[in-house]
Amino acid sequence: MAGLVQPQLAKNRILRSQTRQTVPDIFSEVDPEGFTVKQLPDKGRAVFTTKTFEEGEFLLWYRGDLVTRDVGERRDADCETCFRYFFTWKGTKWCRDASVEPTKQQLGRLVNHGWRGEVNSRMKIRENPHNEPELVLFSLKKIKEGEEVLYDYGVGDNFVFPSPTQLHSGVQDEKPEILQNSANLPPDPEKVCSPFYEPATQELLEPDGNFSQSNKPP
Ligand SMILES: C[S@@+](CC[C@H](N)C(=O)[O-])C[C@H]1O[C@@H](n2cnc3c(N)ncnc32)[C@H](O)[C@@H]1O
Repeated sequence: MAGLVQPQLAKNRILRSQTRQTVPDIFSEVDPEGFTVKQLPDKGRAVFTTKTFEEGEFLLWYRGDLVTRDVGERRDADCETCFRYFFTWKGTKWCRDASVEPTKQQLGRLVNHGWRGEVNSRMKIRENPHNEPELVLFSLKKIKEGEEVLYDYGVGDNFVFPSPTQLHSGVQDEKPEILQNSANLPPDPEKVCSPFYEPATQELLEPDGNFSQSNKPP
């Protein structure tokens, strides 16, 4: 009937228009406002919201060097960190390597894994103006002020993360800046932690704002 829109279609339309409007330029140097970092006993650093985000809103970029998967794996073999994000895009395997502690606040790399029922965000792939893939985090539902931002790393229900005392932040920059939150001290660079696992499925955010499913990794 004219004028009636199926609820799911309407929801998708809202999500598309929101993501089109709200993803700022990936090359802007700073993270958007609305987040802070806290140190948790069981997870190490964690990203919390300082304002409410609606469903489908852009949250953060996962910034890092773009390298091929082979290079990422070689780097992990040399010095394993938990900041290498492996993914498949247009049939090629890539890695965003965020191992170097940034001098500016870049919170996408600090978002922790959410277990079933906790997940409130999702990492998507978006092509930047240089035709490279960017990892962009979106809210999956309304996230109230003060909640931890969490997405599914794709590690499975039985995965056990190493304790935070084993966290390794990766290669340190020459002048690492202590981020604003006093609890946000960088982890001990001498320690190691698990690699970053590739989620089983990945959604691509096309330039027109539509989502499509990427190739699943073998
Ligand atoms: C990309 S880092 C996230 C930021 C990290 N918490 C930090 O302090 O730098 C991924 C690492 O955080 C820890 N982590 C993430 N999610 C976790 C969870 N749900 N429970 C326990 N540890 C978690 C694990 O050590 C994992 O290897």
